[in-house]
Amino acid sequence: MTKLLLRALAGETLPIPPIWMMRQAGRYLPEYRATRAQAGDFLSLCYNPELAAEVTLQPIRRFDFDAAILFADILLIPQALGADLWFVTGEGPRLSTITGPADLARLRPADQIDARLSPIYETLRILTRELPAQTTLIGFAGAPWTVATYMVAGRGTKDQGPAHLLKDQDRATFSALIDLITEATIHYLSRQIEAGAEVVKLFDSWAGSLKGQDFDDFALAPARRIITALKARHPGVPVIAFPREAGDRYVGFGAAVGADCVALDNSVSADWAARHVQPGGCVQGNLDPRHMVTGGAELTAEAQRITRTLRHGPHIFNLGHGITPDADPDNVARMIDAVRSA
Ligand SMILES: Cc1c2[nH]c(c1CCC(=O)O)Cc1[nH]c(c(CCC(=O)O)c1C)Cc1[nH]c(c(CCC(=O)O)c1C)Cc1[nH]c(c(C)c1CCC(=O)O)C2
Repeated sequence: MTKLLLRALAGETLPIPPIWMMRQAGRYLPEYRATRAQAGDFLSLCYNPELAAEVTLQPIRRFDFDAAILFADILLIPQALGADLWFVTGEGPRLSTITGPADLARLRPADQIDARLSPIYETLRILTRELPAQTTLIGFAGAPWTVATYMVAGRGTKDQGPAHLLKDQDRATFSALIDLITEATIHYLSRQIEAGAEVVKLFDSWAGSLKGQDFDDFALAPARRIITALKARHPGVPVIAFPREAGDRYVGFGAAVGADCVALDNSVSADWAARHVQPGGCVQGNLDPRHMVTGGAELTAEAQRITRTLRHGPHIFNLGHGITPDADPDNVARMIDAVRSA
């Protein structure tokens, strides 16, 4: 009996879609907040295999999702490459910046990241033992463009301005940075698969700010390179690609990069995706995460509308982006009931 999530990823149309949620282990759960306090801070939690496995399991125990996603962060790769990384409470991540070739030269080679990342592989090994038999284990990394936007700016930005500037003014340095992250990501995801990840997901949260040729060069090409390398080393391990806010570039994206599933944000409509994206393969998404805060009849109606619209092809139910800290856990249970009874 193959796991439900793996069946959808293999292209099967199922009567009830498998369900999981981006950021399902997070601050909206009191048990997460307690474990995070025990760890001290967010990064200490990421690098503590026992506690990271514990928070990964919390939403599985509470909601019986079809998949568990490794608890870690996309910014651990920059740190493993030698960037400084810290989190400012209430503001988000801060990193040392990459402004030119000298900063790039100070980073470590892509194959030397394991010194820092080995606890992440240990978290996966613990999870392979502790997850219920029907739950699929998902590993992940940030896509090179999204990771580069944080490495260049040293923080999250609204318009990814600093990364665009480096890309446009010093293409050689910017491309070398993208290549380094691409190589590190291939290595990192390969190790995650060896440690027990059954599926991997590439988060390109800022893909939507790349237009035209830049989208081809910095969203599409690196994803294709990563997925091609992973498929050569680990045939049969499915990959989910998330080019968030790619708009009409969602069309054909899965085939172009070799992904088994494309994750939809909530700015595209399920109806449009059913007609233009799902014919190319499995889709995941796309409930607006604000429904996890507001709940009510609107949540039920939206979850059921998405489920019904995408039920004629392979579909994994998910949010269009991460659940937010102000979400009500009861709304998660309501969402699951709505999807399973749609
Ligand atoms: C851009 C990005 C990051 N991290 C991630 C992305 C891409 C997806 C997206 O667009 O959301 C991805 C991510 N971050 C986290 C995961 C774990 C798996 C999951 O539950 O989905 C994953 C897959 C945990 C996390 N990563 C972070 C938290 C909150 C940390 C805390 O406990 O304070 C969690 C649960 C911190 C983080 N990490 C990052 C930011 C901007 C922040 C701060 C935001 C905030 O403070 O709300 C970088």
